[in-house]
Amino acid sequence: MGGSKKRKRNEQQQGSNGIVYSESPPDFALLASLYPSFHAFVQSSPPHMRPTIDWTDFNATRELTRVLLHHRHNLTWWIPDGQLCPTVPNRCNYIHWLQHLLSSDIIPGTISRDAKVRGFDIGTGTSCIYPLLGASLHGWSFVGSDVTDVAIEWAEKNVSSNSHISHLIEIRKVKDNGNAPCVEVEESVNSDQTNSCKKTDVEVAPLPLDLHVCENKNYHGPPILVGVVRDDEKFDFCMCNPPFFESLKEAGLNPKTSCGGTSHEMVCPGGERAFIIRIIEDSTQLKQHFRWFTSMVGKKSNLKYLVSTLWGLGVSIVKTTEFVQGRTFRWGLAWSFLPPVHKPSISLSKKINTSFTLEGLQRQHSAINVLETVKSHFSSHGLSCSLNTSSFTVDVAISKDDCDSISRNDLTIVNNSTDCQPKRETSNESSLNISLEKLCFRISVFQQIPGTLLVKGSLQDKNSPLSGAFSVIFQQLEEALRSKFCTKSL
Ligand SMILES: C[S@@+](CC[C@H](N)C(=O)[O-])C[C@H]1O[C@@H](n2cnc3c(N)ncnc32)[C@H](O)[C@@H]1O
Repeated sequence: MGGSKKRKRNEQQQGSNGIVYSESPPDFALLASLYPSFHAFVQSSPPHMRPTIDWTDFNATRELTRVLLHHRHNLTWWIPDGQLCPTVPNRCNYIHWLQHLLSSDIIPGTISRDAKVRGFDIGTGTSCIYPLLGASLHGWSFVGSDVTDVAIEWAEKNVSSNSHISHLIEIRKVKDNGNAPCVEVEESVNSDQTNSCKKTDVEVAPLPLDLHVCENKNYHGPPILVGVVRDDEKFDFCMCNPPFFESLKEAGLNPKTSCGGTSHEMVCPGGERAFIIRIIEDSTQLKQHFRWFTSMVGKKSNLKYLVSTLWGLGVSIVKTTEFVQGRTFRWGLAWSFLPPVHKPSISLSKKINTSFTLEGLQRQHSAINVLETVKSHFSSHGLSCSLNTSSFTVDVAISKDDCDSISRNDLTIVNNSTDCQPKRETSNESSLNISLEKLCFRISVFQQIPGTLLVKGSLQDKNSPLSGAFSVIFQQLEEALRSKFCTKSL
């Protein structure tokens, strides 16, 4: 990874308490010396190796979360056996990214009149981890929703155990409207309730019939935002760690860690894609209630699909990021319907030049072959392009309509911090006399060493209102060239 990209990620993952978990992983030896209850789970390690725990032992991972929350965040916390146990660094990364989004002022400022940040955590779980971290790190207030009794009960307990922030967090029970998910579920109810935090129940009307088709790929569970958010409520953001899996079988596939999790927490018909699509559908009805809609995404293929869906819905901006913690990769997806505030610093994150290499090419595949394929790739989509064999370039010009259809295409992919700003800016007429109605870029091919070609894309006008589509188009080209030239021979 490039230094600047790593720096940027670290900036995004740094909290106001200065903790960057990716650079400063938890010190198990120190924690063991401070917390005898944790000591029992720490495994001795050979000299020069860091002590560790048995990641497949639920009790060990829960105790690690408990002591980390206490030691680094001054939080008192617990969850019952078998519930999803959050890893603190991973959850902090999401909070830090939100902080970065909110402070960037890409879209107009804080919604609440008293300038305090207010968030909505969809599916807060028994752990209530995001509201606890957001309130303790940044003083944000939250509504945390969930559907299960056990989540509501323990989220409330975790809030009331932290009296210094309990006034900032409301736990809201979403009542199922009779459309229970078509998955096997375990019920886990605990009758011992402690209610010193704010609690509200929301009765919701049944959803429109067309959203309830009990088909495997459609979400047909309880309401998520529409019917749960009240008419007079406004939030700076919503966040969500959705049920990732489509089935119990899929959920049981990772034997290397034991973070627990019941079927209610982990499984949703259609998986995370269906769940987030419902959030997206809800967001179109709640445009004015949230500055940012966000969700965690567990599969990169879903991220591509979701971004392309958002493009088709007329959002004003989409942002993505990558959360990396240890060997776990997750993605953050954020969108808004509010018009972006134009700031020159925002456009710096747009890529003007981007490239990839094609390696291990057979002799017969020269730079000219690749260039011709570039030309035919664009021509086959009916796009206007010209090949120059002396400069080894292909110049491409794409109309706004073609950009729109490419953006809606299922093949969409985005880079970190891709900004998609369809908003027109009238004062940015380019000195190159490039039409605002066209996206113009150049593809160049260079031979690096025999068998390796560099393919570079250069956007001609970074201020073009269509420039957000460039990374999508370039990624599609990369996929096409790789599949033609880089297929391994058997
Ligand atoms: C993967 S867990 C996330 C828990 C916690 N936020 C975390 O990050 O560890 C998903 C949670 O969403 C809840 N959930 C499922 N459907 C929901 C809905 N329609 N509204 C609110 N919560 C829901 C589940 O009960 C579960 O607690």
